[in-house]
Formats: sequence, C-alpha cells, structure tokens
Amino acid sequence: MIFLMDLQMMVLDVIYFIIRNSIRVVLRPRTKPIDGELVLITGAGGGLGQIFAQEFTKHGAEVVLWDINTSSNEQTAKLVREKGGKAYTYTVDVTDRQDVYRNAELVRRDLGRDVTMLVNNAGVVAGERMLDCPDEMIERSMKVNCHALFWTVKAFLPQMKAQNHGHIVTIASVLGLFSTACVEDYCASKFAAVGFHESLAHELLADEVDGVKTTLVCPYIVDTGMFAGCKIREEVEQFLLSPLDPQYCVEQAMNAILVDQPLVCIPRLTYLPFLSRALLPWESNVVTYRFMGSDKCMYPFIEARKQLLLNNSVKVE
Ligand SMILES: NC(=O)C1=CN([C@@H]2O[C@H](COP(=O)(O)OP(=O)(O)OC[C@H]3O[C@@H](n4cnc5c(N)ncnc54)[C@H](OP(=O)(O)O)[C@@H]3O)[C@@H](O)[C@H]2O)C=CC1
Ligand SMILES: CC1=C(/C=C/C(C)=C/C=C/C(C)=C/C=O)C(C)(C)CCC1
Repeated sequence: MIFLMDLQMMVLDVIYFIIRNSIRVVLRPRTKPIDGELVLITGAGGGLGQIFAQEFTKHGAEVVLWDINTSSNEQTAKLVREKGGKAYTYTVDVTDRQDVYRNAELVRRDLGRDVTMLVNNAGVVAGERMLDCPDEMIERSMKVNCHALFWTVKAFLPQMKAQNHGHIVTIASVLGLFSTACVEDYCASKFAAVGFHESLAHELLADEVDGVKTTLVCPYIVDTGMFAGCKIREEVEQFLLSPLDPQYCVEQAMNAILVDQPLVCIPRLTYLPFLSRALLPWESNVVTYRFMGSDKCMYPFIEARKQLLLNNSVKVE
C-alpha cells in the first residue's frame, strides 16, 4: 500500500517538474541575490573566467581569482576593480592538490570568511589526434578538467555543508554529453567532469543538504580561442549553430546559476544531439554527424594548433 502511494507521489512529482520546468523556459523564475557572496573562480585569467569574474561583480559578489598565470589573473582583477568590485588574486595550479589545499587555507586566513560559491572553470585541451598526443598532454587534460574538481570541492564544500549554504558550478562542455572525433583527451575528461558533478549533486540531495546548490554548464564552441579553427558544415554553422560569443555564453550561464538551475546547455539546441545520442542507433548518429560536418570538425582546429606551435617554435629559434 505504502509502495503504491509512493509510486503515485513520484509520478505526480515527475509530471509537476516537467510542467514547472517547461513554464520556466518562458517565464523565468526570480533570480537569487548574490551580493555579499564570496565567489571563487578557477582559470580566471582566461576567456570565460575573466567574464565570469566581471559578471559576478556586476551582481554584487566579491571574487577570488585563481589562475596558473599570474599576469593574466591580475589583468582580470584590474577589470573587476575598474568596475568598483573587490577581487583577490592567487596563483594556483589546480592540478596540484597540495597547492589547492594550501591556497584554500590562505584565502580563508586572508579574507577571514568562507568561499560560498565555487566556479570550476579552468580547462585545457591537447589539440592532437589520439596517436600523436604526448602522454603528458593527455594526463594534463585529465588533471585540469577532471581531477582538479575533486581537490577544489574537497577544499571548499565542508564549510558550505556546515552552513547549509553555497553553490558549486562546473563549467563542463557539450563534449561532456556527446562526443566527436580527435578530442579524446577532452571528451574523456569532460564526460568525467559531468559524472563527477552529477554524482556530487545526488550526494547533496540524498544527504538533504538542500542549501548547497549545483549547476552544470555545458557550452557549445565559444569564441575564446581555445577551439579556434573547429568548424562544422558551413550552411549548418551559418543558419543553425554558430560559435558562441563569450559574453553571451557567460550571461546564459549566469541566468542558470542565479535561478539554481541544475543543468544548462548553451545554446538550447545542443540538448538535441545529447538526446539523439541516447535514443537513436549509433549508425543514425554517425550519418547525422557526416551530414552536419561534425565528424571532421576538429581537423582544421588540429591543423591550426600545429601551425601555431610551428610558428612559436620558429620564433623561439
Ligand atoms: N572555448 C570553448 O569553445 C569552450 C570552453 N569550455 C570550457 O570553458 C572553460 C573555460 O574555457 P575558455 O575560457 O575558453 O579557455 P581559456 O583557455 O581562455 O581559459 C582557461 C584558463 O584556465 C587556466 N588554466 C589552465 N590550466 C590551469 C591550471 N592547471 N591551474 C589553474 N588555471 C589553469 C588558463 O591559464 P593559461 O592560459 O595560462 O593556460 C586560462 O587562464 C574550460 O573549462 C573549457 O573547457 C566549454 C565549452 C566550449
Ligand atoms: C557532434 C555534433 C555536433 C557538433 C558539435 C561540436 C562541433 C561541438 C564542439 C564543442 C566544443 C568545441 C566544446 C568545447 O568545450 C552538432 C553539429 C551540434 C550536431 C551533431 C553532433
């Protein structure tokens, strides 16, 4: 009897959330205020990280900026301060767990308070075909895009749990939900990031830590330079799916974060290949890839990286 009542409740809840979320696509729910929050952003010296820092500042939060590159990180802090915000910079290699734990403690001591929002944004890609890819580059992708999530979450989640207040944001990728050729290191690490994030979200819900929210952000190609050259079929790119403007991408991610949305694919159209991967036969997806030019979309990207490396090594000589 209890089983049947639970089943009935579950079905009603499922229907309720489908209707609620459909309505939310049109009528956006109210955003939560984040003034006074302390937001830590990894990879803050780069494209999306730098914009995230400015957007969180716009909403009244203070930002802690972590990057492996001191000068680009300082540049981000300068932009934040020019906007009247407060930024604190730390040079951290997120792949080095001792460095992460040491700097987490430093942040706590320097600022005298806890980080309440963590944006795991730092990311890298090898940009080589599988058999040409040096082992160290493969390891680096796994360490930055996946292992680092464990270290930062272990460093900051305990205080969030203790206060039952916080937010963990993972900047993954659509390539963490479906894949394409010649980015094995990246897809493996981003699929892992998605798995890590979802399992963590389930753990928090199962433990009824309902004050600590999670948002998984999965963007399509963004014009930051990271995937410069990556290209699908011209007609599809022109009429359906062009690379995202970084500012637009971050604004869409912010919209999701500020309403505690658990997952956002940017743009929305990219939910479709995610669904078709799960529902259609493998061969059906392969022919779609061929038609859309997504099977070989990384070829020009890898060529461009090779050219860049060649030019740089010529310059060094
Ligand atoms: N650009 C795109 O098309 C897409 C990007 N994404 C994801 O968005 C995130 C941001 O990407 P984007 O802004 O384009 O990339 P960028 O390369 O512009 O920025 C990444 C930043 O992370 C820093 N970083 C790299 N390794 C480490 C490390 N070990 N410790 C600390 N910081 C590090 C980089 O420093 P340095 O420059 O010195 O290496 C850089 O400042 C990434 O996770 C990426 O995978 C998702 C979808 C699409
Ligand atoms: C595979 C595939 C596509 C192309 C996806 C591409 C090219 C994604 C690139 C993403 C990047 C570079 C993410 C970085 O994090 C389409 C055309 C959407 C639809 C068919 C399946």
